[in-house]
Amino acid sequence: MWTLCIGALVIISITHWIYRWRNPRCNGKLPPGSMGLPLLGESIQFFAPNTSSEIPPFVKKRMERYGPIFRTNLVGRPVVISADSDLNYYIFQQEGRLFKSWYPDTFTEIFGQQNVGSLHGFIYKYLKNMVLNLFGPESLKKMLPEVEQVACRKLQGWSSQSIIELKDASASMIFDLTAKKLISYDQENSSENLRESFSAFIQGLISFPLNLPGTAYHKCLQEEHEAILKNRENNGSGLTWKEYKSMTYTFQFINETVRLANIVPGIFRKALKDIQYQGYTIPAGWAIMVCPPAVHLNPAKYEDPLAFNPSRWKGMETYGASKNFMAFGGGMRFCVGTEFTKVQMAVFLHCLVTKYR
Ligand code: HEM
Repeated sequence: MWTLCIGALVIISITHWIYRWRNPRCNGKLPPGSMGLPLLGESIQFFAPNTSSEIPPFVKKRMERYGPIFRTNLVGRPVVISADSDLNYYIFQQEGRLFKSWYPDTFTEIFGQQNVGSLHGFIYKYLKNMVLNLFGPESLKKMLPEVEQVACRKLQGWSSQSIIELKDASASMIFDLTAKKLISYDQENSSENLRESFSAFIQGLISFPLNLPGTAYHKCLQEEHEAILKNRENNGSGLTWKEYKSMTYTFQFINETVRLANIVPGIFRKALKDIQYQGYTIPAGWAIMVCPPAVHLNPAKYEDPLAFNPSRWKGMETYGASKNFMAFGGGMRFCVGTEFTKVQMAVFLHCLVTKYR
């Protein structure tokens, strides 16, 4: 009899627990979606590798079924995924009030407990100011000749090779440009492991194949950069900040590359309070994943979104974030490396199109 009672109790508890897993408590209406299997949630589907340069299949399928805001469960955490540009914008604007930057433990394990995305308050401000000092406009102006030197040296090295593995080459160039500044890399004393891990990380991010030569845009770029050389006021050979800032086509090219490359698949936040949005409630404590690729590749926002068409940026060069462009995040946590990234890409293109065919 007792065994029967205990068995029934266990079954009731498990059923209740599964019911609660599928229907989490909420003071309102949760966004639509599925919480997946108990414990696992939908983690397996989410992390399934894919080679598509489209909106990640996990997100695309659910957007079609539930709309741009849906709920799921990843690695045991309830998460709302947003492909809605208005909600994304709201989330960025409400940093520290309704939402706060939060990244899963797996992320913190890779980037360390003290990574800037997981820090708040005084230490966050201190670290952010430190990075801003290193990569703000005044430092970048001084850094310009060094970036040009590295880009030209790398290109020269590659030009003597018959085949270049683009991922290796880019990773090694980014390492040389960034590592010394960012992680005090000292070639003499640091282990090769650091270079290897960094390269592996960068290679994982680079996925978008660009076919520059032969495109209509190649010609525009070439003309823009050759004009810079022709109109050069100073006699020195280095690129100046004024020249860098004058590169209209180059910035369109860079924006389009960053829009399509989508190297940041998700930006994470945690709800600090119950959030009401469009009739849905996001419960306090839930994670929210802003999904930039879902906005950048949305045909309602960008015509023929998979086409590499830099001229779509004509007259609307974005230097910051906008509702439809969030490759570098937005709001208070907007990427402090944005300008540094653009400097690297612009200078690299400058060396490439003025020195090589
Ligand atoms: C193509 C290259 C890059 C992309 C796409 C990118 C993207 C992003 C994004 C989306 C965020 C926002 C994260 C969030 O809101 O949680 C961010 C933040 C950040 N990025 Fe970048 N980034 C790039 C390069 C860099 C570089 C080169 C640096 C270093 C100089 C850098 C430093 C930072 C820092 C320190 C933050 C944190 C800012 C904060 O929390 O206030 N990024 N980045």
